[in-house]
Amino acid sequence: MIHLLVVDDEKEVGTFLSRLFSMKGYHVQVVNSGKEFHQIDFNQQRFDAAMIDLKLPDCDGLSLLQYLKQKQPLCKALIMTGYSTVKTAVEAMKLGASDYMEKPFVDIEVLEKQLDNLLNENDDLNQHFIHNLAKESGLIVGESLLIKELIEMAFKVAQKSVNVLIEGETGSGKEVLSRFIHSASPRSHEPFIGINCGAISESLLESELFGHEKGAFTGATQQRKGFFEIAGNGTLFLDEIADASPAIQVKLLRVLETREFMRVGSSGTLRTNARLVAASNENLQQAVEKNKFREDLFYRLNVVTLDIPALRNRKEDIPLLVRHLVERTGQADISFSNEAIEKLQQYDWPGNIRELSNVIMRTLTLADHKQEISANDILLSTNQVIPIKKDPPNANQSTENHLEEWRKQLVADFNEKDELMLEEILKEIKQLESTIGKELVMQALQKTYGNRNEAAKRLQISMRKLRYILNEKNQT
Ligand SMILES: Nc1ncnc2c1ncn2[C@@H]1O[C@H](COP(=O)(O)OP(=O)(O)OP(=O)(O)O)[C@@H](O)[C@H]1O
Repeated sequence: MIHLLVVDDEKEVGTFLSRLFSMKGYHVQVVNSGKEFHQIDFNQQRFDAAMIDLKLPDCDGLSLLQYLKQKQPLCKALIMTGYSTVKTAVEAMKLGASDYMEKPFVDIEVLEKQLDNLLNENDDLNQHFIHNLAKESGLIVGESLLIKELIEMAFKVAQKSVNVLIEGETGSGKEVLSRFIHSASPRSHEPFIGINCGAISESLLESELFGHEKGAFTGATQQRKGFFEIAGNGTLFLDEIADASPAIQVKLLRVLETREFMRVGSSGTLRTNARLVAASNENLQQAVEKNKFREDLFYRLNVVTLDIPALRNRKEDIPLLVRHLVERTGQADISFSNEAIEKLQQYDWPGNIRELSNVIMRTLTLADHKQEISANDILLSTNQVIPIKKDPPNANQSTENHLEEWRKQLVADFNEKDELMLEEILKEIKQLESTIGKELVMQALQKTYGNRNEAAKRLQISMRKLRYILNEKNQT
């Protein structure tokens, strides 16, 4: 028989839950205060599940939860909370609660199902399911306890409609985690839309987020839907939220408070049901203290905060990540020697998994189909040239800069020198061809995660030509 403990100071709630679950054949014990809770002899009485209200007159539900989990770790705890205490309920999940439910109970069937699911859940099976789902979203869970707990927490909050704030250093996996939250949520069949708030101007960001009417500004030749509209019932991922301007922050706050927004140039309001996941490299709490970020918006966004650990704090995950990153390039038959892995584990990874991914790609590219990568093949010392930030815009920019510098030099030579040294200019042109060629190949490899076939296809050149360009690189 299932033994259920209900802790709630509202007598009617206790009576209702007692009736509901007794009818299902459970043995239900109800207590109405912390004092009554502590009168239970937990050494004698075993509970399979407990439903605990967070707010009790004589104590805090969290402390009861901690006590119960310490005495009976296998007992599944379900937190009961009002809307205003959802954030604390999420904290409770970090302390061992399996789930939470909001009061007043709207749908009794959902409530019954939630408890049934908890009682029937097999922890091993569940973990297996979560890890597989994560892998499908491109997220390797790894061995470290820190990350395992984080992913399980992310999975649980994915089921709710609360806003999530993801914090972590650059390249630590904030975007992949947000995609996982979307895939694990009941919204997984709806769109996932991501936008980087730091990458575009304020006016463009406003129009991207909220859309615009025809004629709203110069160049607005057509009406356009914004991301809040396109996301519909799906997930909107706001990356680098700390970089959103004060004006955009006000507009976001309004949407979060009212769920309403207006297209630029329109006075009609539209409603959104999208779930917001925001991410930041910067500690948002500190940004609030520096008056760089609105406090009210911060509280709206961080109902749940997920902190992704830096790669240097989870080095035990490097072997699994390396395997995943190698497979991602389509070269699963290549392995890394133990010494090579050790070398990777000794490094501090300021650019986190993105930097690791770049190093792996670079190593595989230069090792040219070697079956086993040795420590010597890994070029960490050149990491200054490995772009840590998202590369495509930077890479394009670097090609443009190159061309521009070269053009300036050539014009200066034409104007300053009396005699034109054609031989030298032709040599420089050859040099430029090779530099730009290499840069474009490296960009294509970056975009295709090092997959040479795919890169050659995108550049519309043969594999032989691609190898030729890369081999030239080896010689320089
Ligand atoms: N747990 C993981 N498993 C596998 N790959 C990962 C994991 N975390 C991150 N990556 C890979 O690392 C790279 C960077 O990840 P992502 O873009 O999610 O980082 P980010 O924290 O959002 O970066 P930024 O701060 O620059 O926005 C991507 O190629 C991603 O696929």
